[in-house]
Amino acid sequence: MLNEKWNELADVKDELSGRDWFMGTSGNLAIKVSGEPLQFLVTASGKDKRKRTDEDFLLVDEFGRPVGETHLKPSAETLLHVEIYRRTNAGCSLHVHTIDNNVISEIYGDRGEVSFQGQEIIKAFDKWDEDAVLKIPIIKNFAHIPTLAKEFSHHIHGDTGAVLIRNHGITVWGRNAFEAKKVLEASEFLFRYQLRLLEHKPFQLFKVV
Ligand SMILES: CSC[C@@H](O)[C@@H](O)C(=O)COP(=O)(O)O
Ligand SMILES: [Zn+2]
Repeated sequence: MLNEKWNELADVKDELSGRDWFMGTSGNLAIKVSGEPLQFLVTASGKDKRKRTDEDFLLVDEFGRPVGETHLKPSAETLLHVEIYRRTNAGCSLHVHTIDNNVISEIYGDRGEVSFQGQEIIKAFDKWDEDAVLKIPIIKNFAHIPTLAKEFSHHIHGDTGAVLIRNHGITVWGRNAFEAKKVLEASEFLFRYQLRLLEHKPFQLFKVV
């Protein structure tokens, strides 16, 4: 089981790395291994996530503490992943810093959210109605991680979701690695689309969905 989950997360890491979503050692990934007691694999802190090694992940418990002896340090943002697994049935959570998600978080940060409507790809978030609206919350980037995790936890509703952290990055989760990746890719698609649109139609910025 552990091996299987390790390889699944390593494959996701390779894919996201192929998109160049781990600039400057940024980003962290997690996959649930067991629910009772809660244990999940999380990326080791500060590594170059483009490399595939035997020390990429470590197992942590419901408090984000390493399970067993290890010299590896869990991701600095492990507590955000803890909040997701404690509150939902998510099986995988992903955090990446991209230029697009940072710029979107800054443009819409004062509104506390960015909304999308009339976009086919919001179906990736299980929004199927023609006039459905997807709202992605944007939270302040508290340097104190327990404070950031607490603020983040207020926006965890359901087994699939996405939250932007202002001028920092995005954290997404899903029932499994496939879903989490789908939500992440769809979010980045929407961010790129919105930035392109603003280049051509700057007045769109003032349109409130
Ligand atoms: C140099 S990236 C900034 C980091 O502090 C953090 O935001 C990040 O995403 C990676 O931290 P990590 O501890 O490697 O999981
Ligand atoms: Zn980060």
